Amino acid sequence: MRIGAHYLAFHSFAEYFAVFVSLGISLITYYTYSFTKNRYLLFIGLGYFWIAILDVLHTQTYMGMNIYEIYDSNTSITFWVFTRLFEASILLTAPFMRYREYKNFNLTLLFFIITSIIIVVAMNFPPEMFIEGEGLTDLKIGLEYFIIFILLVTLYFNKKYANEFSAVIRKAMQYSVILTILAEASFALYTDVYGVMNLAGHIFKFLSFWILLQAILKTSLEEPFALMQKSATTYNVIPYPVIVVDKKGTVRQANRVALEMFGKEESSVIGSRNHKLFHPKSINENECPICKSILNGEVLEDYILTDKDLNTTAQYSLSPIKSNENSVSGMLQIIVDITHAKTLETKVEKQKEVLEYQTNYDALTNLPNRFLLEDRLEHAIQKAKHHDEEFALLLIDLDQFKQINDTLGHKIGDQVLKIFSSRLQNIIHEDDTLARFGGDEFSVVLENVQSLEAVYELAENIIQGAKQPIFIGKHTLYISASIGISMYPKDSGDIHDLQKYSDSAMYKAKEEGRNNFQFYSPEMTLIAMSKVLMQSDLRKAIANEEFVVYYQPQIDTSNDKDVLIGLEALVRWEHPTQGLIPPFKFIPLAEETGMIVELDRLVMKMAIAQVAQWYKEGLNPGKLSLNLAMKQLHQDDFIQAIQTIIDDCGCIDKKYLSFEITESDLMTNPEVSIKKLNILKELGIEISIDDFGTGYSSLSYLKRLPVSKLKIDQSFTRGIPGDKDDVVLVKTIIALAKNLNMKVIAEGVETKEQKEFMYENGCVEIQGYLYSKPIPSEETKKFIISYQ
Ligand SMILES: Nc1nc2c(ncn2[C@@H]2O[C@H](COP(=O)(O)O[C@H]3[C@@H](O)[C@H](n4cnc5c(=O)[nH]c(N)nc54)O[C@@H]3COP(=O)(O)O)[C@@H](O)[C@H]2O)c(=O)[nH]1
Repeated sequence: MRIGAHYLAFHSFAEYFAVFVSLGISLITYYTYSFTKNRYLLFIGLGYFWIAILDVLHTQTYMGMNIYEIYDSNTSITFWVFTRLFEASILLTAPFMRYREYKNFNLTLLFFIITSIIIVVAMNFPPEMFIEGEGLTDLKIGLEYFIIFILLVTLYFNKKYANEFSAVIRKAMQYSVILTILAEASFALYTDVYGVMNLAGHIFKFLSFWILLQAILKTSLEEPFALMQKSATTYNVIPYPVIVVDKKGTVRQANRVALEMFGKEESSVIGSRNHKLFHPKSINENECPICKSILNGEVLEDYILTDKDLNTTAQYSLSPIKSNENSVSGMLQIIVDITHAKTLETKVEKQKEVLEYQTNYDALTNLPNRFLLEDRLEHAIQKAKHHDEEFALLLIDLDQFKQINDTLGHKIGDQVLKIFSSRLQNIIHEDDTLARFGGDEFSVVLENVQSLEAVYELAENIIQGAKQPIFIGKHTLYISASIGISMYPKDSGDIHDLQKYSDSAMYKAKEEGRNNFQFYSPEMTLIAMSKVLMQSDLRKAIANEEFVVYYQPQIDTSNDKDVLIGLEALVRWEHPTQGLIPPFKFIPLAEETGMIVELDRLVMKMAIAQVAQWYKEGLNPGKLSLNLAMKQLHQDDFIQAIQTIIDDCGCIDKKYLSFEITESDLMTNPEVSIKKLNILKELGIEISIDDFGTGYSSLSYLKRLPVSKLKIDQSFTRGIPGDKDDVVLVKTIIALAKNLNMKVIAEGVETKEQKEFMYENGCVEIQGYLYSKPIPSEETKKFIISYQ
């Protein structure tokens, strides 16, 4: 069989078909590499690109098929043989390149060089491959067999590494190589260009290329597309919304659930901005954590986003989609709609709150109940321990409340409890705890108790509050309360004991005839009662001026003869029933209640009047020392009040007045004291520090205070001369006074030894029983006369 006249047409078709297939192989492998990542196919693809070029050159140098003048059968055959040799080499080395990290550029360069060498050799030095009339040369036949040999080796390696390739590639490559061997064998054996062997050779070559193209199309395009289609379906059946965005935040994909969740059409979503579509308007894109994650290509885990407009809450997880190891091409967002779970959580939270409230609060009065009270008591104990404070626990029980319930019904009873509880709320302070114990029992925790009177006052207020008539509809009801009080830490440091004790005190109050309060410890009831009684007595006493002033002389011992230099005014209360009450029993109470201001003004008035009188009589009592309470000094009208007293009692020079202020009082707020005392000093009144050594004076303040005398506290004098510590202390105070340029006076001097010690150490001013106790004015007058 001969193809004769149509050979050129057939040859052109066969060769150009091979060229197109080769180009197809190279283009497909190159452009699908980004997702196939198949370096084996990429290698073959690159090789077939250059094979296509060489095959074009082979065709173009074939006589009768050439476009240019250059044609020569040896050139054309040389192109052919070397192209096939190149092709066989590519097929042989391809299995070894499957994992090799070769550089595309280097490979392209290598193939370019090989191609160029083939071109140079074929065009310029074509070896003799065909002799007109004789046929193929031995060289040509030898090279063809060599190519067959390479292809046989290729078959071996393809088989050896068969497991490394997909079934399609594996089979296609083997078939393709076998067909190429057959093609080469045909081209080695043919003698006549138009003969059947040449025809068969081209058909085998055609088939070998075609099979290779098929395999590449299947693995590089069909399979990935099928996979993509499959994953697209899978992606749509994912029960969570999934949205893919590119790195600029434009939506590229959104699955069915995502579209349903946001109520959007796919056409309106794809290509639009993710932030605009899916995030609340209130969030600025620059501050949106999801958008930041997209922009930075960073993982974002379990970010909760609540959209108030849509009433939805969703949990977002974002992970980068990488096109290769280093560059992020977009982000995959998996969204879990947790709106329902959130609503449930909120409901459970609310129910928990309600339950918690019901556990801790009384439903009728909304007051803390027994449980919460115990908790508050626990806190009160911790706080009191920490700050070294006291607190009181009051248990309040309404008297004969049962009768109201029995006669008027529980509804009225409930209203009475509510009214009483709001009265209690008005009576107690914000910081105190009021609780309903159940039934008609209430409890109050009064924290940081400063004085027993404060507890007394609160209990008394509650008793009075309970007694006020209650108006409910047409009923006017009268109730009363019995209160039991226990004190922390005096009675106990344990909550349950404190509760037990306030309970038993409350029963005692019931036994005592109801409508009263009792402390758990009976003495405390007595102390509290007597203090409160004294408080009201003291108020009356100040109003009735039931006080006398005693005077205690102050002596200067610096000369041979002792000289009277002053008198300290010391008040006594002439109680109508209890007789003369000493100041230590009522001065602290007067200070606590603020009555000291009025009391001291009264003493000042009486003492200044008396001393002025003595001066008028020509006597010289020296300076009058008045005790000045801090509260007095801080009264706005204090200076004016002194002036008025002085003016009222006639003339007494202010230089005859001295104020004694205790060290501890002065150091409480020295800055304010300095200002006020300076005014007194400017008036010519002397200031001395009383009870010096018992407070904690700051030396810097001592220097700044306008004080001219220190009074050594009698507690130090008492230890003189026996107690070494007192000796050191007294000496130090005297030295300090000298260094500060102040006078010094010792009080509480009872013995000659004490007086001598003081004298020897430089303290010449003395006050004490050694000379005189505080004495009434008549006796004082005699004392003054005896010292004139
Ligand atoms: N704010 C006011 N305080 C006043 C007033 N009157 C008195 N007081 C203060 O009351 C405290 C007790 O005073 P009193 O019972 O009068 O005792 C004074 C002296 O009797 C006592 N003293 C003096 N010498 C001796 C002694 O040798 N032995 C001894 N056992 N006691 C002695 O010292 C008290 C004087 O103290 P002081 O004032 O510190 O100089 C007392 O703190 C008074 O200050 C008043 O009108 N207003």
